Amino acid sequence: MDQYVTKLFECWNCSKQRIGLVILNQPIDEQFFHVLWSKAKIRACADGGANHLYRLTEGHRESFLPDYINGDFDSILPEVKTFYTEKNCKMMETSDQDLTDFTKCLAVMVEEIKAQKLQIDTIVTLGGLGGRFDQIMATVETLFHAQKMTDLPVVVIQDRSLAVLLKEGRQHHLNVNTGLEGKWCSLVPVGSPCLTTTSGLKWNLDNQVLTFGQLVSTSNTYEDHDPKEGRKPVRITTDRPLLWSMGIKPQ
Ligand SMILES: Cc1ncc(C[n+]2csc(CCOP(=O)(O)OP(=O)(O)O)c2C)c(N)n1
Ligand SMILES: O=c1ccn([C@@H]2O[C@H](COP(=O)(O)O)[C@@H](O)[C@H]2O)c(=O)[nH]1
Repeated sequence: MDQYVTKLFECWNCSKQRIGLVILNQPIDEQFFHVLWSKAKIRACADGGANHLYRLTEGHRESFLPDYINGDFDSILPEVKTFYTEKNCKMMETSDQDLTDFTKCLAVMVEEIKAQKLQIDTIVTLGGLGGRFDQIMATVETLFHAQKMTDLPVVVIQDRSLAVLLKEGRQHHLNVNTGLEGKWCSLVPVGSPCLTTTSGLKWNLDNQVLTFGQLVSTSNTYEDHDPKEGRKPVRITTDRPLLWSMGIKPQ
């Protein structure tokens, strides 16, 4: 049974959780950033992601140095590149034009985690769900690559949205009672039709096929609950990778 979204949230306020942090080329939410940075054992920027880190940490940049920056370096600003190079952050030019900088950044991170024998619970990505529509679609595609690269959960966060690709053939058990959940949630069958069963949602599925043009579960929400007892967990089974996304809010 997979419980990864909730592991990230359940341990939000404890220091025990260890993450790998990837920063993409999108505005960074400051509150999420600080919590995630402090939990990170390895930190990376994909190309223009470094511009956002540089801007956000103005005045105390030296306390927020990434372990490496990778990409084709067509977006990182010259002064940003110079700054992080002088601070000895590893600069890895990955010029392959068949994979996105995010996919390449993740591949490097998985290798580094192995090489350094880091104990990591979750890889968390900031960005990837905003800006260019083709990049948002590419983010989802990267999550498919990620499932081949590593068994670690890869969670994408931007603004007030979180996305994660649920693995096929498993029962997923999401504790949605942590206080970080927003109102909405969704199940989108991105790669292929998904035979899906759920509980704990307002609109549940009972061995039904989610597929574009027939049925896709957007604008869903959680089952009504007694406020004293809290929300019941959401349970999901799917026969193919299924994109879970949900609204989130910092505590
Ligand atoms: C069939 C096909 N379509 C499109 C491309 C082009 N392409 C795919 S991924 C990629 C790299 C994108 O890099 P990234 O820095 O993530 O995005 P950018 O901001 O440069 O668009 C490119 C150029 C390709 N290689 N193959
Ligand atoms: O609109 C966008 C642009 C980019 N991203 C993500 O950031 C990385 C790096 O982008 P660069 O433009 O190469 O600096 C890219 O691979 C995307 O994953 C995005 O999410 N939205």
